[in-house]
Amino acid sequence: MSRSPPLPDQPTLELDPEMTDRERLAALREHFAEIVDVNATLEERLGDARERRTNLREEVDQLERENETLKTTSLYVATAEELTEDGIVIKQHGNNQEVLTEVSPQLRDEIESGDRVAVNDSFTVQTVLETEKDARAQAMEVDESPEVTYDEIGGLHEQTREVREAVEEPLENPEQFETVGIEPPSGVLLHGPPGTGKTMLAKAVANHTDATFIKMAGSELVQKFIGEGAKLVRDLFELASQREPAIVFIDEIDAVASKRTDSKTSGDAEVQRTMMQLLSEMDGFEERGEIRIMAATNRFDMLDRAILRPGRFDRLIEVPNPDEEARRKILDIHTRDMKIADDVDFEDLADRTEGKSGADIESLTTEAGMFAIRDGRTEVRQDDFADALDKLEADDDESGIVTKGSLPSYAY
Ligand SMILES: Nc1ncnc2c1ncn2[C@@H]1O[C@H](COP(=O)(O)OP(=O)(O)OP(=O)(O)O)[C@@H](O)[C@H]1O
Repeated sequence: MSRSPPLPDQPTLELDPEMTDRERLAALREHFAEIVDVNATLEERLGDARERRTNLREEVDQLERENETLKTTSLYVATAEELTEDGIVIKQHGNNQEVLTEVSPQLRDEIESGDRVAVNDSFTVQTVLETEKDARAQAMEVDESPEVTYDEIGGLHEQTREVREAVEEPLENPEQFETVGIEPPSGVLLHGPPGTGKTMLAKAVANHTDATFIKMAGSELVQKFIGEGAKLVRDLFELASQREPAIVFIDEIDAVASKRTDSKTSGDAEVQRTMMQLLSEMDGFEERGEIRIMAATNRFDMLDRAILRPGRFDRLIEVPNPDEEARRKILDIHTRDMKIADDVDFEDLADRTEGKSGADIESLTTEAGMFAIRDGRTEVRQDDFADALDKLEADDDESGIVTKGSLPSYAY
């Protein structure tokens, strides 16, 4: 910054007592002119200083904004591989790039090799993350032998047949596909309204084939750190290959595989990366042996069609709300262990629960039991079911749930 020139000297006035009046007047006029000059120079300088202050203020504002942006920019997740005298060797999740990087002395004391860390664009370690086991445990549910059996599923006969054919057969009789010379379906996508038995179907097939059931919720895959979702997908498939035969079940797959939106936020980019990882795991699937992949969604209309291509989720099975006969069966299944009074008319209840899901019917039976308990009884009567039905309807109205044919066919 250039230095400002020195301020002009203050004009001085010297009046000689010998001066005539005319000379005095001339000297005063000259002095006045000098003062006006100095004043003009000072005002000009003040104007410059004010302008400089405004510019500096703008510069400060701009720097503050940049600082804020830097603070909120997404960080990348990496594993600290080795602590050396020159810094820390980290391996970035997502691209597996190894980098020797810096870390502040305070953070360095906290890091042990193997820890997960978050790094910025220049790979400087910003923070140490919680242990990976927690993130994995939170996101994945592993069940060595789920207890659900096919006969606990009401209705869904055609869907059960299709799932068995697409998932069970390739696990149990892979040679029959080889003999015929066809590839079994890569992935099975169950789509339909919430609570219709999609998860049950996947669990039942895992039970029947003695496969480990590994469930991951799509919403858990959408992590806040860059590279984390993709890493969880890799972990999911790695875990499955350690536990084969295994059924990988990705619930709410729409969370990671929605149609591309126009917004370009870093969150969207991260979801895209996670989906790409999922697609690449599925594309390299032939070598995987005894792992079958299933997914579920209640937003089929939102799915990115890329995940439905051959070799990916290429078997689509719709799981709708139960029809009357299925509702009757679901009522039977969920009242098996209850003491039911003679006056209970299941035909009537099946008729009155049109538009309800299997999960709704399960709640209905539990609620009816609660009404009986409140009344000091152990036997459940028709009135209890009627009260439970009223309560469910009221709850639905409160939560704004729309039932029975009032939604467009693609949205559940
Ligand atoms: N067809 C059915 N037969 C028997 N019970 C059912 C049926 N459908 C749902 N249920 C009951 O509802 C519960 C929830 O079902 P499930 O989790 O399989 O639904 P979902 O379709 O996977 O739901 P979401 O889309 O919300 O994940 C089940 O544990 C079961 O008790």
